Amino acid sequence: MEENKLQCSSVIDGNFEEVPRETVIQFKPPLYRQRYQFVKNLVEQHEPKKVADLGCGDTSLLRLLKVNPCIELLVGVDINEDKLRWRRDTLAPFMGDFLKPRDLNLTITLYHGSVVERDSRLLGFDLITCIELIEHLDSGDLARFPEVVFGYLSPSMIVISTPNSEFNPLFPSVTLRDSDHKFEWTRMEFQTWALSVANRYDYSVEFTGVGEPPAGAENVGYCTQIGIFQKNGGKAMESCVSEQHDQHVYKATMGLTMLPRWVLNFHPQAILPNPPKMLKLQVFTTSYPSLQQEKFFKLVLVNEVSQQVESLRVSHLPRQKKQDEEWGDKPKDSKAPGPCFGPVFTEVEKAKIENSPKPFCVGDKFFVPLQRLLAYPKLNRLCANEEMMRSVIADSIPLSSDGSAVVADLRDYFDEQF
Ligand SMILES: C[S@@+](CC[C@H](N)C(=O)[O-])C[C@H]1O[C@@H](n2cnc3c(N)ncnc32)[C@H](O)[C@@H]1O
Ligand SMILES: [Mg+2]
Repeated sequence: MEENKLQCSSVIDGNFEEVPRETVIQFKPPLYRQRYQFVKNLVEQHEPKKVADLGCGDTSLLRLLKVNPCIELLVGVDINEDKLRWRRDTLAPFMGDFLKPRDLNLTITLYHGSVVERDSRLLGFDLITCIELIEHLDSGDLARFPEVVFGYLSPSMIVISTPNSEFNPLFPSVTLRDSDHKFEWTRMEFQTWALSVANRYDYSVEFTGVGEPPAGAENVGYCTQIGIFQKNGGKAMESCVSEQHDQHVYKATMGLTMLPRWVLNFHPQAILPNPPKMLKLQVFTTSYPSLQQEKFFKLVLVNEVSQQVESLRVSHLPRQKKQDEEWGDKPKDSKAPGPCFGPVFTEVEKAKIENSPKPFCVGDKFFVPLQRLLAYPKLNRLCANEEMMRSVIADSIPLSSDGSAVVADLRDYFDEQF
């Protein structure tokens, strides 16, 4: 954080608040990013599977969180449909997500509605975030908020951030930081409210914040105050969640979710046998490709096996070995990675590969035992055992008659060309 002398109005926390004064406090990174990063760190620490961001605005925080591998369901709720619509398409998977699918499924859904209305689709979450939301609620909605979020939705963890009004005198002309704010609380006010809510709904709460005050003004506390609420006794029992009656009040964010054009045009038929051209959905929702989905798992496994077999085959070519020796290189061991681009193995991994059945040639055919392939860490991570590997690749990659090895031609067309 640093103080700058500026002659014009400036931005305090990313909400373009006017500060018509010479001295302006600028946060680096900007305060809104510090808030998002705070949530991201919390997600990395606690690894929640289901996360909802209430008052998600233009979905910036969701965009940051979606790369987190632990999250399987990400939901955004806002009362402002235009904000939800604005950048929602950038939440959809892009080419890289198809080329390198996630380990776990991820669905992202946006709901249009008020956070103070009960909606059963938000039950059973691990984390609910309310970043710079509560100060936008009028007194009636603020009174309903704890009963809905803590009492009804009752997630394992809730994060609430709100301006700390004690910081405001550092921006002397600022009374409220945003014209839509219904209030801004001192630390005492926020903590009194938070402790009373936590006690009522059996949560514990810790207080922290982001946006350090400048030197000499430490007593005002963080610019943004944050409460982290954790449910006593941990996660809600699944049975409790399923006993709740369905109650859907959030409206659809009308529109169409499309798969990117390149998927429709270029994806192999084997992967998307009947590529959907357009999906009409009641709410905006998008699903990411993952290794939990059979077609993507198969794509990745077949690709990895093919690459490994090819690398081993090239290492076996007598001409290649001879050339390497002539050029003074050590003869290539079939297990060894390429000098520049291959993976780097630990000693344990090297030993595992070395001790596995070796590739061999019969005539002009090159055989790589599946057990050998399974010794490579990448393939081992994908496949539990030989049987599984065989069943997934059998209709895509030639196998030996007993199914225990991949078979390839020792020489291919390109070997003769170059
Ligand atoms: C200051 S913005 C914060 C946006 C986002 N959380 C962020 O940190 O960038 C407050 C958001 O709360 C939304 N909001 C206000 N009242 C709401 C309500 N009752 N239900 C849902 N969203 C609400 C507003 O539309 C707005 O997008
Ligand atoms: Mg605000």
